[in-house]
Amino acid sequence: MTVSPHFNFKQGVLHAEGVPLTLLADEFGTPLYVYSRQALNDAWQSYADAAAGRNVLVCFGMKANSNLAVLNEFRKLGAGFDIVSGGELARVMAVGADPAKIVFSGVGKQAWEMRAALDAGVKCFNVESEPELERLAQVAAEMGKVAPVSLRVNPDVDAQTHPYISTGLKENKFGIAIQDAPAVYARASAMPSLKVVGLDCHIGSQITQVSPYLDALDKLLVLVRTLQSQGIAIEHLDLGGGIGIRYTDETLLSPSALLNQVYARLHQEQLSDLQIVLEPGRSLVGNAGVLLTRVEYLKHTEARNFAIVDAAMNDLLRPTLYDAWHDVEPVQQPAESAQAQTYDVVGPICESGDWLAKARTLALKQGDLLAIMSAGAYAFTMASQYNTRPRPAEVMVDGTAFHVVRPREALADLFASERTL
Ligand SMILES: Cc1ncc(COP(=O)(O)O)c(C=O)c1O
Ligand SMILES: N[C@@H](CCCC[NH3+])C(=O)O
Repeated sequence: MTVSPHFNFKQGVLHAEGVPLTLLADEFGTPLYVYSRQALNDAWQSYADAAAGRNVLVCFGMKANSNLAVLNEFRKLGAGFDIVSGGELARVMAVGADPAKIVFSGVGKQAWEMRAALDAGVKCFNVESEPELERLAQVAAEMGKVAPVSLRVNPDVDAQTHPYISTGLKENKFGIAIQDAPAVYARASAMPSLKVVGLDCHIGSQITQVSPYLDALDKLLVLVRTLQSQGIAIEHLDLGGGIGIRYTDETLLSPSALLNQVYARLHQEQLSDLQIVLEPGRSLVGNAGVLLTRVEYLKHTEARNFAIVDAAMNDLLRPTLYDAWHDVEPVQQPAESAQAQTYDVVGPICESGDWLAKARTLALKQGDLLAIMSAGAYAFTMASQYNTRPRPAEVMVDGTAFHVVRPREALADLFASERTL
């Protein structure tokens, strides 16, 4: 058993659905991202089941994985999208997303991004500050349009997750302090080029308990009542993303557990006719992907054993950035007689922070293939070309078939647009 039900051992070889990962490594080389189409569908289904019979719009937080094949899969399943840039807007529009299901988040929206989103006709802008509200009002007025607006409030709740991915505390840069929101809503509703449509928050990522969501919801519901008393009606309540996945042995919060509790509160408050918007990213894609890498060298020093692999922090930044844990599975199970040792799995980049896993017990030899698990979210999307390393290819497995959904970057492409003086 691995952390992902769609990546399993068959006759001692790790498979993505029906395809041996050894085959994909031979065919496309390493490092290589491999996604399971079924995993995307199953993750979506858990949200669809939770939403059934309720007025819920699920907008995929596409920063987690923005490959067009992934976006198109979710579009066909009925997803909306949570975007944070003009670039993400261009990507989702390229797969034919319905703009009426797109919410635009982010603390630093530029005027050109606002114009593009107004042209597209997005469902709403999640506005995160008063200066942003003023800019949006001006841009919309210049275009002769009315911009649909939600304020992203910062409810000051502890999401009980890694500090770098917690976003709903008052010291975070995100959102408008909840106590300031009534005044900002009053301003927004007085601006003729804006239309207040919703209320938004997003408290953090990799959340495994329901209580932080409910703490935030309680504060939002008080605010909804205050707004009603100001004569400001909202159509939807956006609770953001944040549901965690299993990287190792986490107990998980399911979309249905979350929505059941949310609706219990909404019913109590007689607010269950509000549309609920969710912005899940990681929980839709995180365990739908692995990063395949090959052991280049085994290096034994006085202090450590290193497995130097061909993937690096430029391909998967999460360990370096957050000290994140990703399981490491040998793609071919070693012989029982093989001697296991404790290894740090590191990349070839000239940074001590270039590591993928630390102190793992593995029986390794040069040339072995490893799968870095749970690499479907914030993995390829955070990859760079540091050290002039081409970003890996991405392959989507579908049963026993597989498709390259992004080829490996060619070396020449990495500097093709640069000019010497
Ligand atoms: C505004 C917003 N919405 C949605 C998401 C998606 O979050 P997650 O991947 O934790 O579901 C994020 C990232 O944390 C975000 O910043
Ligand atoms: N990139 C982060 C999560 C941040 C989410 C973006 N708001 C991660 O890999 O866990």
